[in-house]
Amino acid sequence: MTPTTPPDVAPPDVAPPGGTLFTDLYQLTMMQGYFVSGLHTQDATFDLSFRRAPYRGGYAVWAGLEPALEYLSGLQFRETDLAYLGGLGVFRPDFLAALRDWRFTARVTAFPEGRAVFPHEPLLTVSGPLWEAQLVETALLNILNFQTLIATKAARCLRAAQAGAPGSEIVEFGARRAQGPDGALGAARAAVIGGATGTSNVEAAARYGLRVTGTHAHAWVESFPDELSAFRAYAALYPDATTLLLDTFDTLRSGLPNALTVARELRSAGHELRGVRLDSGDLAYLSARVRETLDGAGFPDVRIVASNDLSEDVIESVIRGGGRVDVYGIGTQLVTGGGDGGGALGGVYKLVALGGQDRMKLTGDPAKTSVPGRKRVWRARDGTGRYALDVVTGDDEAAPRSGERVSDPGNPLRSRRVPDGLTWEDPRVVVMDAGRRTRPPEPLPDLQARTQAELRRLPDGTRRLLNPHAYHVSLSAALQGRRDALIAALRDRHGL
Ligand SMILES: Nc1ncnc2c1ncn2[C@@H]1O[C@H](COP(=O)(O)OP(=O)(O)OP(=O)(O)O)[C@@H](O)[C@H]1O
Ligand SMILES: O=P(O)(O)OC[C@H]1O[C@H](OP(=O)(O)OP(=O)(O)O)[C@H](O)[C@@H]1O
Ligand SMILES: O=C(O)c1cccnc1
Repeated sequence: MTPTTPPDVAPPDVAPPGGTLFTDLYQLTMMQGYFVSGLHTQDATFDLSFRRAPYRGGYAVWAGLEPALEYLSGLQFRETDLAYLGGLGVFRPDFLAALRDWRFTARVTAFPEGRAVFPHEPLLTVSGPLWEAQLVETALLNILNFQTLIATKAARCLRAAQAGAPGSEIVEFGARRAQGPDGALGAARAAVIGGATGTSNVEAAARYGLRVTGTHAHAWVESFPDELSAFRAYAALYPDATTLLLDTFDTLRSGLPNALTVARELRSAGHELRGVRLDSGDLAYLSARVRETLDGAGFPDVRIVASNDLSEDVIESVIRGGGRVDVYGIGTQLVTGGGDGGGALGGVYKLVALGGQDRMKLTGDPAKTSVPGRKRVWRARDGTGRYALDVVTGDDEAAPRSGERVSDPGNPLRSRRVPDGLTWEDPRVVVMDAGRRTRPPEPLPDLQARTQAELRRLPDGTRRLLNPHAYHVSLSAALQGRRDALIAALRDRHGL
């Protein structure tokens, strides 16, 4: 085989990920087409939504808005970007010249980060010149799909953990297993929004102001002549912050007795062992035995950390099996959004209005038929403060009235009446106007607190991990009417 040599050209000076080139080629070829045909400045509206909650769950935790706004702010084509695009031989000089002055000037309306969101509702809406709103599809979906997937996973793991003991915590340990450095950073941020109380990823913690946390690895123990000297050396260095990993040789026969020796030595020197970590075997059985032994020896405050391929399902099983874990360190499954119904969130970004007229995509699959028009979301709480249903309406409609008929967006044949006694809010806010942010970034602890408050407002059945009750998102009668009319008109026009 002839070895291929790389072409003798310097790699293009592309902007760091997240600039105008972080898009699919077809966005740019369409932009050029809009420009050539004079459509580019038409007022367009695109809605971002998903059709199924991740992990076969009943809800998602909306995350990634702040990085999405950071991406949109100041977005522009640099000279090097234009030179690269020019070199592709696809783009006309007048289009490239127009890109030089291109700026993102649209309006963005969205749910605040940390709110509970559901299938079929517009989570984020971009309204502005068609070519602007088109370009940003790829990056917006990339950021919001991923962070929402991970924040939801964290919320599910925390729910499983706290079903055992309300004070239990989850922490994010996944940098080594994430989809690249960028995936690790975004996942750490999203995990904290979803409920993780810390991350082992130092760069993520420094960037986002997260609590950084950790124990030690097997390598530490293996680097000493024996386990007890390794434990003693760590405790001597970090007398008030030591968590000892018990399973390098044998959790119950070696790790635990050695940790107890060190705990006693620390106490006699005026310190307390902070914790122990279990990283293999049956975590239910081992954590119960370790708790019993620590309590019996007078160390009820030493915390038990568990790790090893954890997920919400394993956590549930550990608790069902009588486990006594205080902190769950979760890696792979959390940062990759792993598990049944995970892997990726299938959020989509659809054109719903152009030049003041409704637009939609027709398809044979009713679940994939988009909902046209500029919209509003109305969210109702019942008398107990729990969320009862969301209704998507036209953007000029008032809150639904009790008794009004609303329909299922995935199946218009199914409809229901709005119950009595609900209070309504319009949860979305304008987060960007004329391409400028309307408010400062929200601190991550606030987003984490918002998520927990949101989850408390979900009906119990919706929050359930397995086979949850589907939360009702409906379309108002007026919006359904507009959709039906447009479907009829499109069928007529296309002879369908
Ligand atoms: N009580 C439990 N219920 C359900 N799953 C558990 C429980 N305890 C541990 N697990 C899971 O079972 C698996 C343990 O696997 P296994 O015993 O093969 O590995 P291990 O003993 O940890 O060895 P190693 O990680 O070193 O390969 C892990 O995925 C862990 O999360
Ligand atoms: O949720 P997880 O993906 O398991 O991430 C956390 C794991 O990462 C570390 O060990 P590592 O997996 O690198 O090695 P080990 O399996 O030999 O402990 C740690 O000891 C945990 O077990
Ligand atoms: O600090 C830890 O215990 C840790 C960090 C990353 C991965 N596994 C464990």
